[in-house]
Amino acid sequence: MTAHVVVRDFDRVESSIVDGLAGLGVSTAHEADHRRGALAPQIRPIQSGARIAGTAVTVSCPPGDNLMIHAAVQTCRAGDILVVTTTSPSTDGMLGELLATSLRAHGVVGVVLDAGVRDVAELRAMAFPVWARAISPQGTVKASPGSVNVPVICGGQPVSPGDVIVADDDGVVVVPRTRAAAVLQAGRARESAEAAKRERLASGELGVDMYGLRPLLAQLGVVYLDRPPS
Ligand SMILES: O=C([O-])CC(=O)C(=O)O
Ligand SMILES: [Mg+2]
Repeated sequence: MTAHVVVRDFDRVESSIVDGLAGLGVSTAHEADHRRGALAPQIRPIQSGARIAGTAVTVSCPPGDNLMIHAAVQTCRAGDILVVTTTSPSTDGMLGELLATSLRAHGVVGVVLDAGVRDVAELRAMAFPVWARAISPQGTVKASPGSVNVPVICGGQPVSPGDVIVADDDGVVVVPRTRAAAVLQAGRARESAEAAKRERLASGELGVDMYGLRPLLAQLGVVYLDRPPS
């Protein structure tokens, strides 16, 4: 295997499924995939209120070097999300408003970095959503090779090109390409079940009754007292 590659193309999930996953949001997609795929919670949005899903274009860079992000742009298509990792931990500002401008021109709808981002005021003003481990003005060079569209680990999760990334205020989840349709179906079922529960909770019903938890509490030895013990 060649050490450094740029893979130009790969299989993508149908856009109606990607859009459906965006509609579910991160926490529901995560639950619907049996609580898998959540990236480390230290990878935070720089904005508030963005909820997107898209196809992962993966980038593996040496720390402090964003050469391969530039190399990745030509592989991006409408609806993609760039997923950037470094080969050892780094919080350097790998991407800012210039790269975001270029990515947007190639259809990219957002970026997830297991690294740093900068120019956050400009990125917010241009409504280009980014999730990153750090905000840092620290600049990077364009000097060393890496790879584009190979499997990477981002925020502790394996991400392959073509997987679906869902990102919102809760964080980021990766849904493997081959499970995307099943996760959407399970997520929609979960949403209907939650709608019914929400109505019952809003009317004052207790979770301990709705979920049938009283026997469990008793079995675990939890005792209700009318007053604090003296
Ligand atoms: O240029 C860079 O290396 C990163 C940056 O600030 C930008 O993309 O605007
Ligand atoms: Mg800049």
